[in-house]
Amino acid sequence: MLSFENPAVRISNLTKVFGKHTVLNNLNFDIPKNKITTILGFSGAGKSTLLKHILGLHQPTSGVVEVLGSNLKNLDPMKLREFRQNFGMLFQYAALFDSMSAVENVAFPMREFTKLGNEEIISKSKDLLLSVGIKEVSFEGLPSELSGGMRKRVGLARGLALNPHIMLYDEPTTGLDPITTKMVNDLIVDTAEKNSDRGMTSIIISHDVKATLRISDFVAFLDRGNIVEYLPVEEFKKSTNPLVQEFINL
Ligand SMILES: Nc1ncnc2c1ncn2[C@@H]1O[C@H](COP(=O)(O)OP(=O)(O)OP(=O)(O)O)[C@@H](O)[C@H]1O
Repeated sequence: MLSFENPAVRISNLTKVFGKHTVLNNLNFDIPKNKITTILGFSGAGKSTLLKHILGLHQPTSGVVEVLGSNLKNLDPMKLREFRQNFGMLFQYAALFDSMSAVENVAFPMREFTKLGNEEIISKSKDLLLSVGIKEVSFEGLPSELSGGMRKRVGLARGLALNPHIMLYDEPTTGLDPITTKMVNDLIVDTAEKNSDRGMTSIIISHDVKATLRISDFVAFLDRGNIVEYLPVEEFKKSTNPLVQEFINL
């Protein structure tokens, strides 16, 4: 199994049991800084449960989750809420606030979590929108007036608003048409490159094998709570693990 010095995330002997169901089974898993790592797996493999542990939204049944060197178990709820500002997130449905314009959606985390003045917040929000390819003409548009691809761009700009150390993408392209899917995947790579000088880490949860193999640096395959393969992408492509082979060739 791959291990890294000073990783963004270190998971040690993580087990999660719901009732009688072991959803994560003694996982050991390092996610390196400043790289794109994708966790692939069939539906129900435990990907979302793993992501929730990384965010400190679930407590392990046993084992340790360390993020940026902090053991999440040692953070009280207040500290954990603060700590989550290290994360930016882009979900499947972008989860924008319907009644807020694009620019206000991006401004929201800065209003909530920083002491910046309004002018600076608006100016930063506009810069972020431009950086993800939203043109000025759409700044005041409501989410309902934007295309699916544009909503993703706005969601990403909002995810980046607090300069996260870790950007999490939870099935970012599920349900999108092929052209928008490609656009979002290109945007993930572009965002990783633009934020590379400050060491931003990208973690993606995905079903999309083709995109994963194109955009990731490292790929982990999660099967029924076990990481059965974890390799740099070029080696992952050549994996002889039968489950990985099955998934790649679906
Ligand atoms: N809060 C919970 N209580 C009980 N069981 C849960 C809970 N959360 C998840 N599970 C179970 O854990 C298993 C893994 O679920 P999880 O959502 O992590 O899988 P996944 O790999 O993200 O799947 P998908 O790709 O379909 O989202 C499933 O069998 C699910 O029913």
